[in-house]
Amino acid sequence: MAPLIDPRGRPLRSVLYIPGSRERALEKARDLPTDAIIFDLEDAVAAEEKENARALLARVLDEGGYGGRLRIVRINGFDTPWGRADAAAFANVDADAILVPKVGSPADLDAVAAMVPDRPLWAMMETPLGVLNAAGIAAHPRLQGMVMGTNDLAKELSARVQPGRAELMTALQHCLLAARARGLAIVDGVFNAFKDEAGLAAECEQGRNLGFDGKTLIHPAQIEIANRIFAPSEAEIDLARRQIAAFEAAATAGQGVAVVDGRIVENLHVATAREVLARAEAIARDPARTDAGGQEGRA
Ligand SMILES: CC(C)(COP(=O)(O)OP(=O)(O)OC[C@H]1O[C@@H](n2cnc3c(N)ncnc32)[C@H](O)[C@@H]1OP(=O)(O)O)[C@@H](O)C(=O)NCCC(=O)NCCSC(=O)C[C@H](O)C(=O)O
Ligand SMILES: [Mg+2]
Repeated sequence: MAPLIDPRGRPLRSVLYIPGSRERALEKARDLPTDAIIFDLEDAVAAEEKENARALLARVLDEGGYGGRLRIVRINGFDTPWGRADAAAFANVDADAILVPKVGSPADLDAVAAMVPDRPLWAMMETPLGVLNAAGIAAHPRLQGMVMGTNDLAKELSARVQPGRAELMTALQHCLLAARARGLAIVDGVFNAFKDEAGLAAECEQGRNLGFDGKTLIHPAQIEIANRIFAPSEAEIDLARRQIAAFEAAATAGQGVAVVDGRIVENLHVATAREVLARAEAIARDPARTDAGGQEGRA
């Protein structure tokens, strides 16, 4: 079954990367309507800034103020000079998950899991080996979600990605299959041209149609578009309510199938309709404003 809301019942429509070295952006994010944040120590942080960013991010997370947004820390890889120190530094910091970059196999997750015993892990799916091993990675007992890394993937494939992303479709769908087979969350890659609203909207529509829970973003101006497109529309909510009502009426009359708008409604459609309503309710709880328990105010 597709998560579409994270294991704590929160939506994942918008997942904003923030460079761990940018204090102003880290502060600003406390008031942005993003569903989740990736606090980045990897590619968004220059080598000479890595250690400062690690210390800054630990302090900022300790201060809190991110409400019910899912807080994910992307550490550096263990094949870099910073990865193990990142894992050690964030093993006990108040974050919701650790995101491991360039995961090639479950062994990469084992190495991080051994150093970070109490946090769920997420995996960046962004290398050819990682995509080929997606089923094994998704089966890792500590894994909660996947993030498509479409920039690195395009680089590794030597792909020239065009609008419509046909060049990446095999990888995107392979990872989606792996994530859904294990009931994991999975979010789409970034759209680099952050001033191109129409281009972002088209890619969000495509990602939503494919089945992603949301989109990773690089700039605050992208949040509203992702939030809108990955949320159930009024028409979808209305249809879901009518499907549930029609199916329940049919069941009361001893029938297993109802008809709504000229289409059959069976129990599997009702399950999807209930997910649509659950997602709408999770969005209405507003993770940017409330903590994971639904209480208002800064967490
Ligand atoms: C792309 C940017 C470098 C643009 O930054 P900037 O020039 O500062 O933009 P603006 O002046 O328009 O910013 C306006 C205000 O918004 C704040 N801001 C900007 N970006 C963010 C952000 N990501 N989160 C929070 N706040 C942000 C600015 O501070 C301004 O605020 P104010 O001072 O109040 O006016 C920049 O957006 C940026 O660095 N983005 C993130 C880039 C990043 O994280 N890249 C790595 C992830 S992508 C990736 O690696 C995916 C994967 O691995 C793959 O392989 O695909
Ligand atoms: Mg990457």
